[in-house]
Amino acid sequence: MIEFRNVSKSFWTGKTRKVILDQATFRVELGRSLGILAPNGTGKTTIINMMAGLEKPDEGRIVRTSKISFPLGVVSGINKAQTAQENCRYIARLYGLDPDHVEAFCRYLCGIKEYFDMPVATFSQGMRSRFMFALMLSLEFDIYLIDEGMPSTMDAEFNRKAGEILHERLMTSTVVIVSHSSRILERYCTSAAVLLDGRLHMFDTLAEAKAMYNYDS
Ligand SMILES: Nc1ncnc2c1ncn2[C@@H]1O[C@H](COP(=O)(O)OP(=O)(O)OP(=O)(O)O)[C@@H](O)[C@H]1O
Repeated sequence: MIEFRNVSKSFWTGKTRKVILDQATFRVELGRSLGILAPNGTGKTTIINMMAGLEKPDEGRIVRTSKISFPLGVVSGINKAQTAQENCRYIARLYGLDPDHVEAFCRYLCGIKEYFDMPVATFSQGMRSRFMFALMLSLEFDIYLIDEGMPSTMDAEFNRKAGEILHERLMTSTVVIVSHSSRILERYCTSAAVLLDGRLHMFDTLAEAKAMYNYDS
């Protein structure tokens, strides 16, 4: 479970205060995947980072009682001078998992061939995001945090394999996806919210959230 209790967050831009959340209180329950719809630039990444513990609220508390992933797309914790193989074995050990299993899983899923044994610094943007997504899926969290859906890659084979595994994970885990578009949420989320002007409006169904989002944005 992730719970936001009266959480406020804003940034000072030098001219104005950009409000991301204003006294927000909500919960992500295990077994209820949540999709948050928000226009671009309104705070999707900031909210996901707060859920992951990478960013602190200005006020309020965030309570986590489950194993929560790092956000998809975040490369922190990865040593770019080391290979994908070295990185995933190191991270497997940090999480108390079998390094052989994690390595085999990532190698199969990300499909970057010989680059898997080369330093991460030599990867293209797409390779890096595929590697991070594969690594995230190999670690088996209770709640997966996904910023803007699947990695933007032209590699249909990767999307098919990763999508199948992600779908399978949803049987036993929970996902939080933030996106400006409802398409990805339709596939994975059982509840939805809309972020507008620092307020998070929670709904039981995606249809209700879409109705508000399409009306206001
Ligand atoms: N450290 C910071 N200092 C000042 N402003 C910031 C900071 N971090 C984020 N912002 C601003 O806060 C707003 C929300 O940023 P955030 O990246 O969370 O939005 P987003 O919805 O994920 O954006 P996008 O859709 O463009 O990826 C943006 O206007 C951004 O410029």
